[in-house]
Amino acid sequence: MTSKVAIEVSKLSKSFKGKIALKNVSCTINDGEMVALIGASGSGKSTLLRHMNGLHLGDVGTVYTFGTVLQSKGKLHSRIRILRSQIGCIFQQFNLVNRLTVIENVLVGNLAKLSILHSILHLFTKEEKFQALAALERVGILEQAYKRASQLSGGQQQRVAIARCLVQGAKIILADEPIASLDPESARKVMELLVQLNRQSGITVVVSLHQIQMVRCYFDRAIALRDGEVMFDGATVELDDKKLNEIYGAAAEELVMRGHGELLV
Ligand SMILES: Nc1ncnc2c1ncn2[C@@H]1O[C@H](COP(=O)(O)OP(=O)(O)OP(=O)(O)O)[C@@H](O)[C@H]1O
Repeated sequence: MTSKVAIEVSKLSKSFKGKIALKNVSCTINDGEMVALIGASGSGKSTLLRHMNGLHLGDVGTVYTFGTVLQSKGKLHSRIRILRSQIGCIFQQFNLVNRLTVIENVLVGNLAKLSILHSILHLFTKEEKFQALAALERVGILEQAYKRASQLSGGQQQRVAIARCLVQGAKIILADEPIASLDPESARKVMELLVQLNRQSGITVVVSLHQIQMVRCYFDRAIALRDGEVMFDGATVELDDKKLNEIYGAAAEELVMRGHGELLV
């Protein structure tokens, strides 16, 4: 059986005001894979994730989603909304609408501002509300459904973001440092939830992370960027000290000097 490719990035380059953020990046993520994206601060992880759903446009290169061109040479696919509906995004800052309830945030989804208006006007169908509640149950916070988003802890808010991806019907989840603002216990729960969705529902998951111990614990494969270039793409078991020093360079020493050496073990 040949595995489908969920995301293909081909020879992608991007500069911001003349400063290179991505340089000739190519990588392939198979359908159903769970991949960590690592690298020092400023290495290009967020930029790459944002190209994978067309939030950023490359200067050169192509990004495919399930074999369809999502963007090429700086142009988005004409039906980008349809392609994007397959891709759920989770960010470090929870990106919820604080004044809305948890269930409304799930119903609003990642994409349409229009839906906020629908939500305010309570225009959701019973079926949609049922789906949202089922998603909240799946991520373990059903009892929070009618609280305001602002009343939830960081870990719970990240679960709402994941529930939103589920309701959206995402086949791919792109998570940009989803655990960076969480305490270790909440971080562990969010990572375990992502693993569960990957294993049980076959959702393709790409997560940018700084915590190497988390990468080793939850991922078989990692892609590492350094100064916008792919420095490593392989099994996480191969990420030994030498490789990590190559990937993080001076940043590795800096982390140790600042007393955050645990991030690299
Ligand atoms: N919108 C933007 N405008 C200008 N420069 C940008 C923009 N987005 C990213 N960059 C630059 O592109 C480079 C890569 O940034 P990016 O945020 O992708 O790195 P990162 O690996 O995600 O970093 P971090 O781990 O700190 O989030 C950096 O030099 C950054 O300053």
